[in-house]
Amino acid sequence: MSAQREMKEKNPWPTPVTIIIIVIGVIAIVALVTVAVLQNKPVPQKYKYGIVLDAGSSHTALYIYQWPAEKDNNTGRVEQTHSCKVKGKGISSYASEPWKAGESLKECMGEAEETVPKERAHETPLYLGATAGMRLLDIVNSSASKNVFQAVENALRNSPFSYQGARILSGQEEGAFGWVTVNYLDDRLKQGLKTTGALDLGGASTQISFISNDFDGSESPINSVNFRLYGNDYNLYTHSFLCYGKDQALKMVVANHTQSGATTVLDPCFHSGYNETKNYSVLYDSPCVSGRKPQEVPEKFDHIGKGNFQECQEVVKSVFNFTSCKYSRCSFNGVFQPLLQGPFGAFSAYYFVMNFLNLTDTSMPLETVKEKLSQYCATSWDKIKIQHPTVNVKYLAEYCFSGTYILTLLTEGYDFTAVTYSNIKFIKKIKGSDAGWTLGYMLNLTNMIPAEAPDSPPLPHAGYVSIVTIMTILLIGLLLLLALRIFWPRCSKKTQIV
Ligand SMILES: Nc1nc2c(ncn2[C@@H]2O[C@H](COP(=O)(O)OP(=O)(O)OP(=O)(O)O)[C@@H](O)[C@H]2O)c(=O)[nH]1
Ligand SMILES: [Ca+2]
Repeated sequence: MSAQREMKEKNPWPTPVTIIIIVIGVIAIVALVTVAVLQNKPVPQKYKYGIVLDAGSSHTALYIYQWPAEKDNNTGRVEQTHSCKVKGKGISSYASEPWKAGESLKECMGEAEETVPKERAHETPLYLGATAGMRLLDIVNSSASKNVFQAVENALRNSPFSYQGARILSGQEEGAFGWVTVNYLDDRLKQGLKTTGALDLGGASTQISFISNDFDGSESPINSVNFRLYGNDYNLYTHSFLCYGKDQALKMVVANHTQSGATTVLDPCFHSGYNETKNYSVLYDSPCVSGRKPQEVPEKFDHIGKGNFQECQEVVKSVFNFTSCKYSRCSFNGVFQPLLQGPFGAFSAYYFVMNFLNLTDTSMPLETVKEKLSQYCATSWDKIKIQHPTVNVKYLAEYCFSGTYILTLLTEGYDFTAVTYSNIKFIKKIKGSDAGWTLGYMLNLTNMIPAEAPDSPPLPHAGYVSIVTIMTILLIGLLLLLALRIFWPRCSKKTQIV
């Protein structure tokens, strides 16, 4: 017993060295876990911003996009944070009083100043892109178009943002950037997935864009756009039909009715009971129809509805020309179109109209869609107005025509069949951002989609920190065991000897 007591006095356990090792080990573990936790704690997000004004034929809209400040090149997703519809008509309607085009933007620009943090404003790019309305104005009166741009530029230069210019997009750009937007928001580009085609129906033009195995660009180079995005090559087919937006198409259809210069026009695409007096000069005021203006016309005509879907379909068909095609296949008006392929997203007026008509469900057989539209067109104007008291009367009067135009454009124009119709999805937004060309346009101009896939570390950050922590704990454990093996045998040996 006395020998044992003597040993304890000589070799108190744990020894100071062991204590030091344990303390250092514990400190190391606590430090590591703290670092891992702090490193992965979400830090308050800082954003960068970009603004695009979509100066469409019917109206202008402002979109504000944001993305995480430290990730602007590849991994961070760009999303829409605010949008503002400019009051009044599109900028092309201010041809005779251009200054008003600049004025019209002020309210939405004010909203942009409230949305983008002040310290970010000077580095926030601001773009304006004009589409078919300005294309048409440029055709008939290029100096008026310049004056409108001048007025718009003056208004935008005075904003606190980094103004990058205002220009007319080509139809090809409009189609291609709409396609980029849809596929970017769906994460199809980064992941190299099969893409979705894009169908955009505006007021003055309409675009179709898709990838088809049948298309390499050689048959019709003007319809071909090549991209290299995230390491994948895309050969996109795209076409924009000027005058085939729904407002200009309606003008063309009514113009076909009024070739005789009659004072009364019976229109199957408007509800029975609809009766409005309209000006011939307003009807024929665009280059889409001006060439067809009859020689002698009275000042006005009575536009009277008849409400007949079948007849409406026939008159709508009359604005498509299927007679000549110099390619292996065409959509209409002699324009090349490869075989339709894959799913499609249809936005802008495709969505507004089909959503109003409750016809966005494309799993519904095409025949049923037509029957429902036929019933809608046959409903009297009085009843329609009572059923939809809050809807803008101009939009309301045109839904029968617009629905018929959409179905005719898709099936007769682009050749969607009863089977392939279900490949179309009518969409407004994708993950909170509006479908349209603006996001694709900004991503392109800010080089936000890299041509090559970004090099990413093999492990995500959290995984890396966890593995380093676990390995260090294991190493410290091993060290402790080693220390015990060094000191413990000596103690036990001494105990046994004594
Ligand atoms: N029913 C309905 N129609 C709308 C709405 N907003 C726009 N439209 C109409 O839908 C059509 C297309 O609208 P947009 O896509 O904004 O067309 P846009 O961009 O002005 O015209 P483009 O320059 O040809 O692209 C036009 O006839 C508009 O008058 C809406 O909220 N409801
Ligand atoms: Ca548009």
